[in-house]
Amino acid sequence: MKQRFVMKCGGSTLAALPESFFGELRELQQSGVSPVIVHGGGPAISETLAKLGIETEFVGGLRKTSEAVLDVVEMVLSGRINKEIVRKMSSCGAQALGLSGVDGQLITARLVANADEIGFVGDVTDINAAVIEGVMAMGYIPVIAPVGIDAQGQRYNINADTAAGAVASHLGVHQMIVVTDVPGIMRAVDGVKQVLPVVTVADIDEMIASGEIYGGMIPKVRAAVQCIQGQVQEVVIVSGEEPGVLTKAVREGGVGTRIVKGV
Ligand SMILES: Nc1ncnc2c1ncn2[C@@H]1O[C@H](COP(=O)(O)OP(=O)(O)O)[C@@H](O)[C@H]1O
Ligand SMILES: CC(=O)N[C@@H](CCC(=O)OP(=O)(O)O)C(=O)O
Repeated sequence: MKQRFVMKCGGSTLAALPESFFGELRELQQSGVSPVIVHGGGPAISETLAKLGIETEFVGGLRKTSEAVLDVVEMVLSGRINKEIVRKMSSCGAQALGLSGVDGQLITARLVANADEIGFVGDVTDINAAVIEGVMAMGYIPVIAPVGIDAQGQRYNINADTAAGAVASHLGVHQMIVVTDVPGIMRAVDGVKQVLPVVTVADIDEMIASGEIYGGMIPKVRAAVQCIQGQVQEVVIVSGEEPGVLTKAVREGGVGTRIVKGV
């Protein structure tokens, strides 16, 4: 079987991704490696909400999502950001096809347990892997916006790290690569911040408890822990601005932070 991996591209880094990043995707695709992309867009959503005068707030790393916020989330993620990524990939010669979790019921979801507090935020209940595999079989890289849907047609705002982890689990890929604005999970050693090359599930619990992992890194490591309970062997957190980072993560290793079950 062809080598496949899931890549989550964070909103924090999308605007800063160099052209070479999209060129790497083309090269990987041409060499027979099949990426599946799930993207975020948190900063762009916040910016549009601010322009429209709609208040936004995060509770435990998740955006409080009213009906009005949900409209903006869908517009920004499935519209602007999804098409921006597809366009950049196409102009670098990669074949990409954009979808949201609504298309083909690709991501089905239900309300999170604390919906009373945070509104239309979803937990993933299922992934329609057949749609993703069909898109790949046609020779396209699927580019997925993390908006979910349920049987009644209700939409949900899903954190992009959570959605990517669920896609990785359901496809049974070996590796998930999380592309963000920092070169990995960092920890201060003698007052100097260093990237940790390998982190285990036990380390993660400790680092969250001590406050060394906080904010937007929390949904990433939680999604990582969830998917490496199954077939996914490793989750690698890398910076999108580092030249050659994707090829290194897929082919050589030795880049960013690898999250593994145990050592
Ligand atoms: N231990 C840590 N190492 C590195 N970054 C961390 C750590 N803990 C928290 N962070 C924060 O996580 C951020 C990345 O998450 P986020 O801003 O949500 O990015 P994205 O949009 O890519 O999902 C970093 O910019 C950093 O501020
Ligand atoms: C529920 C929730 O918080 N959804 C996120 C979805 C986008 C996202 O996760 O984007 P990043 O990967 O750039 O953070 C949001 O509304 O911002």
